[in-house]
Amino acid sequence: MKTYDIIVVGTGGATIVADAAINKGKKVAIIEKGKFGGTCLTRGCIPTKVMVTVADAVREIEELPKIGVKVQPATIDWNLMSKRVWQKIDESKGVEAYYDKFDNVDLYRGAATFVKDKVLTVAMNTGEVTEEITAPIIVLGVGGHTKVNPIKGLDEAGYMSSESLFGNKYPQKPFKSLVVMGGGPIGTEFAHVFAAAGTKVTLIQHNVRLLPKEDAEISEQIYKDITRLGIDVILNQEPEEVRVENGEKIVVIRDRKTGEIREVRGEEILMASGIKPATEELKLENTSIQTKRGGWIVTNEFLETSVDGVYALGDINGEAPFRHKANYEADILAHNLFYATSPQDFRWARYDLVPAVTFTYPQVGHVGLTEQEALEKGYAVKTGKNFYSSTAKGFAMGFDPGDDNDGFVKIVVDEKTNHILGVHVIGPQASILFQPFVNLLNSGDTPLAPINEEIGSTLTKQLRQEGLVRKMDPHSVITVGETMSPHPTLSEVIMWTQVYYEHRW
Ligand SMILES: Cc1cc2nc3c(=O)[nH]c(=O)nc-3n(C[C@H](O)[C@H](O)[C@H](O)COP(=O)(O)OP(=O)(O)OC[C@H]3O[C@@H](n4cnc5c(N)ncnc54)[C@H](O)[C@@H]3O)c2cc1C
Ligand SMILES: NC(=O)c1ccc[n+]([C@@H]2O[C@H](COP(=O)([O-])OP(=O)(O)OC[C@H]3O[C@@H](n4cnc5c(N)ncnc54)[C@H](O)[C@@H]3O)[C@@H](O)[C@H]2O)c1
Repeated sequence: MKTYDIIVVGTGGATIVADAAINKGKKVAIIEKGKFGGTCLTRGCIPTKVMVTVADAVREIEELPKIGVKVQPATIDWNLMSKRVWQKIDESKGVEAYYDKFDNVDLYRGAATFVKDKVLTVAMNTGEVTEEITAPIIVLGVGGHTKVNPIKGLDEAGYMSSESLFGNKYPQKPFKSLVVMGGGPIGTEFAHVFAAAGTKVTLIQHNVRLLPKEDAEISEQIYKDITRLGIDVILNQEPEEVRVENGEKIVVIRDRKTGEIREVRGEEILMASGIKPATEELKLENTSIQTKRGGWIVTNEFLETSVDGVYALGDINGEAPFRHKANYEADILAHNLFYATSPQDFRWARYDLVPAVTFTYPQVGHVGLTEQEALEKGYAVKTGKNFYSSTAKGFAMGFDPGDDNDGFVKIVVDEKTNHILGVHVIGPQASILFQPFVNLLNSGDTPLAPINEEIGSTLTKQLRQEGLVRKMDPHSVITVGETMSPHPTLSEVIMWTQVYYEHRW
């Protein structure tokens, strides 16, 4: 059996831990079955935002006559945009080449499988299976992929997911018509992109709301905004059947309240119906790694799993599935494993202040609790709402009071203490507008708060007993560096202390 100091499975956020280990001269195994760089680079955040930025520009130009700019209709140069999409996806090759050059790194291009708790083999993409490998530290950052529940006729009709859209089904030109199944971030972002490209988009949502993880008032507004773009949104639907007729895909849907049956049609179907854990090949059943509902791996505040020395970060632990959250966790783990001066200097994860942005049109972003969540937690809730139109800049941008598309910020406060519980924004640049609140809420003395307390090494139990407090000094560049900015946003440019932070060791 071959032994490493550390094995890292998956090359998304987990590469931050690999980088730290490489830097410390450790013997590292990196295992990746797909494209190096993970979902965000190769089929997620980055290629979608190259497209969304183009779609945003088209829509922004359409708003300009209202404030006195004469414009010609803007259209998307699909070929140029696609070239830029693939330029980013192809950076994956550079990531692979980068890790290939280290003497202390073995790259395994294949799928990792557990034989038992700390022992893996790799089914190499070339066909052979490796000898067993082990390490005292194993980091699982295997992510997730599109969850498609069975629908009669769907497989026969064929469909796209974000994986195949950024793979062998990448469209050479915009579709004439598209049925998007799912009204979460993926569905609403792609609906915006294709609608701006001239595609007739029908969005079918299972839930009664679009973006149901957002505050209810944000969902209500985004429904108005998205339908204003000419996207046909049908809420609260159960897909019953898919069939092909004269080359068109027909989706039969049933209203979950009234039972009404309707048919919608499109040249193609995009399944954007959520994600599931990418644990198929790992064979967790050969280990005592605990999973929770949906198959996600249970982790604690130190990213430990129920097996000592095995850590899990990013989408796979079922906490907020964002790349900045994966990076945040990986950074914590890299610090604790390789750079902390003592266990008292350890960092731990918290998930109550993860910023979230959906890059549809307009942008939607939040940090903290929705009004409903705050009420359910028993707070005496007070809310405040301010519209873009009520500010001078908002007026200058063309928002008038009462406009159907007027953006707003909604703040959720604990009336007893005046503490901010949540901030929600919908409108232009929402992705960066709430960043001050993310930083504010992350500063101050932060006591260790156990997560999934049943999981914990001896050291973790000891640290929990000691009651660690991390001092998040609001003046410190370290605090800025330890606070998340949503990815990919211009906040990442302005939070420049991150550069200092990354080189702090
Ligand atoms: C279309 C789309 C748009 C998105 N947009 C955004 C956005 O704008 N902002 C944002 O923050 N998030 C966005 N996300 C979510 C974001 O991509 C994920 O949260 C993030 O990539 C998760 O990172 P990760 O490190 O957990 O895993 P991943 O980046 O998914 O990496 C996991 C890697 O593990 C590999 N792997 C899996 N199993 C094995 C195995 N057994 N052996 C070896 N390798 C294995 C996979 O091939 C993959 O490369 C988007 C996602 C999608 C699909
Ligand atoms: N900007 C971002 O940060 C960003 C962008 C894209 C994705 N992501 C992350 O990736 C993950 C996956 O995104 P997502 O939008 O697929 O997931 P999601 O779970 O947030 O939304 C999926 C939606 O599809 C609906 N749905 C489920 N099955 C359906 C069906 N058969 N027909 C119609 N509707 C159906 C659900 O009601 C749900 O609202 C998310 O958790 C998200 O956080 C983030």
